[in-house]
Amino acid sequence: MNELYPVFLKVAKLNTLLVGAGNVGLEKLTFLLKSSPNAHVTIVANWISPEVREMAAQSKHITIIEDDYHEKYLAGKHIVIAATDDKEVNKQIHLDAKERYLLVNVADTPDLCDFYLGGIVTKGNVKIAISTNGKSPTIAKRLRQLLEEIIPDDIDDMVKNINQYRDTLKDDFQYKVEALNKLTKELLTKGKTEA
Ligand SMILES: C[C@@]1(CC(=O)O)C2=NC(=C\c3[nH]c(c(CCC(=O)O)c3CC(=O)O)Cc3[nH]c(c(CC(=O)O)c3CCC(=O)O)/C=C3\N/C(=C\2)[C@@H](CCC(=O)O)[C@]3(C)CC(=O)O)/[C@H]1CCC(=O)O
Ligand SMILES: NC(=O)c1ccc[n+]([C@@H]2O[C@H](COP(=O)([O-])OP(=O)(O)OC[C@H]3O[C@@H](n4cnc5c(N)ncnc54)[C@H](O)[C@@H]3O)[C@@H](O)[C@H]2O)c1
Repeated sequence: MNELYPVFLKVAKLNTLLVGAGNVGLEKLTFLLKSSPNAHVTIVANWISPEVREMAAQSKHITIIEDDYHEKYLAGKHIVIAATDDKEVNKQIHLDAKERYLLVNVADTPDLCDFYLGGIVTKGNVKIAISTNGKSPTIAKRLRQLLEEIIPDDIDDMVKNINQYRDTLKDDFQYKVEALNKLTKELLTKGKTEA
C-alpha cells in the first residue's frame, strides 16, 4: 500500500534549495517550473549546466550560486532537494536538513527522502499528482502521459463555470453542497447510461 500523503505546495510562497545543477538537477528544476513557473528556487552547485543556466534566466525567482554546498545555504529555506553526483554530499545535505526540521528530497535515493516528486498532470486549474510509492518512476511518467492525453483540455472551462455558479451560492452551506452535487451528478452517470 502507498502510505504517502499528497499535498499541493504553493512553491511561489516557499523557498526551495536545489543543490546540484547537472542532469538530475535539471530534471527536478524542469518539472518544478513546468508545474509552478513562479517557484522560488535557489540553486547551489560548483558546476552549472548550460541548460540549468538557461532555464534559470527565464525566471526572476531563481537564484544561482556557483559554490560548493555549505550548510549556510539552508538558512531561510523550507524545502531542500539534493541532486549532486556525490553521495557523501547528498547524505550531508540530508543530515543538515533533518537537523533543521526541513523537508528534504535526495533525488533518486528513496531512503533519504521525506517526500517524492511525483508525476504531474495539469489542465488549467485541475492538477493530478501521481506516485508509485517510489517503485517505478517510469510508470509514473507513462500514467502522466496517458492522463494528459485522455483528460479533455476543456475540463478547465467546466471548473470555471461551476466556480462562477458556486460564487452565487454563498448563503446556505447545506444548500450549496446539494446544488453543486446535483449539477455534477451527470458526470458520473452519463458514461454509464450511454454504455
Ligand atoms: C515522477 C518523476 C518526477 C520527477 O523526477 O520530478 C520521478 N522520476 C521520474 C523519472 C525517472 N527517474 C528515473 C527513471 C529511469 C527509470 C528507473 O530507474 O526506474 C525515470 C523514467 C524516465 O526518465 O524515463 C530514475 C530513478 N528515479 C528514482 C530512482 C531511485 C530508486 O528507485 O531507487 C531512480 C534510479 C536511479 C539509478 O538507477 O541510479 C527515484 C525517484 N524518482 C521519483 C520521481 C520518485 C518516485 C516517484 C514515484 O513515486 O513514482 C523517487 C523515489 C524520488 C525522487 O526523485 O523524488 C519522473 C517522471 C516525470 C514525468 O515524466 O512525468
Ligand atoms: N544522469 C542521469 O540521468 C542519472 C539517472 C539516475 C541516477 N543518476 C545519479 O544521480 C546523481 C547525479 O547525476 P547527474 O547526472 O545529475 O550528475 P552531473 O555530473 O550531471 O551533475 C552533478 C552536479 O552536482 C554538483 N555537485 C557535485 N558536488 C557538489 C558539491 N560538493 N557542492 C555543490 N554541488 C556539487 C555539480 O556541480 C553538478 O552540478 C549521480 O549520483 C548519478 O549516478 C543520474
